[in-house]
Amino acid sequence: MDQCRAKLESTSLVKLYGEFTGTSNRKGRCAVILTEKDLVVQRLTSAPVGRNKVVLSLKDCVGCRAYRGNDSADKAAYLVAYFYPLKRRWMSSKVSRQRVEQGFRLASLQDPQANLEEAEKWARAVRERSARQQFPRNGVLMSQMSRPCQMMLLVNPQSGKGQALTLYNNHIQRMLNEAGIKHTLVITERQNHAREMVKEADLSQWDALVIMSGDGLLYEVINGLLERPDWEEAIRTPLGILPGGSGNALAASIHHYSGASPVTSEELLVSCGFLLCKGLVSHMDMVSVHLCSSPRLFSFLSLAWGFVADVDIESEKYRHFGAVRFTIGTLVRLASLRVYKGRLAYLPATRDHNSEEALRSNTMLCKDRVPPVTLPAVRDSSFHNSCHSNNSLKVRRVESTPSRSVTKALPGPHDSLLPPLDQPLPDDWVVVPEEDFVLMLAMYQSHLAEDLLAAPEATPDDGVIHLFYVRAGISPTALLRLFLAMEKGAHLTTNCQHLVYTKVRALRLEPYSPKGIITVDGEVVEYGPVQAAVHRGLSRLITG
Ligand SMILES: Nc1ncnc2c1ncn2[C@@H]1O[C@H](COP(=O)(O)OP(=O)(O)OP(=O)(O)O)[C@@H](O)[C@H]1O
Repeated sequence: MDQCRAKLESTSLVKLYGEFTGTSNRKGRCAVILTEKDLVVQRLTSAPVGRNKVVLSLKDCVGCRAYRGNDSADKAAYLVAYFYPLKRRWMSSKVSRQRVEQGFRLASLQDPQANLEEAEKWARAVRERSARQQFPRNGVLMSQMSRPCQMMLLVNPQSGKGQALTLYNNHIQRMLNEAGIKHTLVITERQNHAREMVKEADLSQWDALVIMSGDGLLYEVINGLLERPDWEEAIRTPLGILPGGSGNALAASIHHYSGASPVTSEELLVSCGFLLCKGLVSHMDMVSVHLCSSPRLFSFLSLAWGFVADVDIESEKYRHFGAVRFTIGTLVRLASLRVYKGRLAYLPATRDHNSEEALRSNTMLCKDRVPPVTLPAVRDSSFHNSCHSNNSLKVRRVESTPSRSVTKALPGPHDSLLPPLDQPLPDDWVVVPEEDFVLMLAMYQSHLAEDLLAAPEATPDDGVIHLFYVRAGISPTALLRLFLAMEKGAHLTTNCQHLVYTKVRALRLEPYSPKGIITVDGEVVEYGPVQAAVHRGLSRLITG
């Protein structure tokens, strides 16, 4: 055993060393070492070392605590650490986060208080080191929520298959307790309940607002925040999302940004719960949406018209099937594929625009209550990346007056890119030559649903709208092939001549037919002319 200790301590990486017993088996002793990055547990037996050694990465640790047992005659103190490492599922090549609890009994001293102090020293050291394990995203540093923190957790009990509260009880409550995160549970009672609540709330009480539902509840919360007179401060409150709906697009996007391989359902929930506990905060783009007669809206996910919007809304009736509702809806709509007529125009994203926006966002950060975040460098060499090779030759430009402001008097940020909806577009906009479409989809996060990686290049704060449209003439089989490829984000490499993809900063759509469906973040909005513009990094998102 001394040999083992000497071997373990020989490395300068060791921060703490102790010999404890397990919590259930008091005879089984183990050597425990804490390094800057790992907790190493070595069972002290005569068996070969490899088989008795567990190395747990502190990156996977959400919390650690020390406590005294219930038995007052017991002089020992206890130490327990909670990990959610990525593990391969049994008989599967897929990996997902799975809970591992490591508990130890410390009883080397006669004085119970001294044992507790020793256990607390360990718990603090584990927590501090696990908090130091940052996850850089594409070389970007994110800020971390300070502890202790207080979250408002809004749960929509009707979301998805109506299981959100059960999922909260089975997973999230325990995870947040393990991470030492205090939260107040708010169960939403009706539509717009969350919107009204955040509009009136004293936000100084909350370090984060977390939504456990589909994307619709977050849409309400964001719009509630941006309707406040203090919207500029309010929208900087970090927002979190836990998947409780059937689409869960933002939750799937957050999981994707963390670099982990795709998961769905409860595995996605555990992953998002883990990322929430780690509490890394990055910026998230917001898109302002102007409709004919409704007030301006804010969107964090998507704007859809045509096939995608129809499937989203028509598949509501299959809600009890969960995420499969979109597959059923897609097949039903494919059987009666429609053409949607309208005029689409956009302001292309350019490298210059992006750099300008990055500068503006960085300046804005100086006022933040979270520490500064470095925005990503512009990575793309070309922002106009059409899948249809002739597209750039066919675009025509509109002759018009220069851009005029549209929203100075409204709460929320000023829309400098958009003229009033009934006014002509500025001449740096591009009008799409086609007027017959099967779908138009504007995305600002990577996922359209748990299993649809619609915009593989998207990041939460890239400052661009990823615009897709499919021209009329595509066969139902080819469209189905596109959606199947989208499950892996491979639709852009299918060489489909009807699909066009381009990065834009603003867009305008004028549907010609008198009736139809337009969705914003999966919610139906007023049908008719619509225009939208991106506001880079306006909000804060707890991500990974
Ligand atoms: N208790 C409630 N009863 C009915 N509706 C509610 C309740 N709480 C919230 N809502 C409303 O339900 C709507 C749908 O919520 P959300 O999109 O979050 O879940 P979902 O529709 O189940 O998700 P998905 O679109 O992924 O299926 C929101 O507009 C929200 O305002």
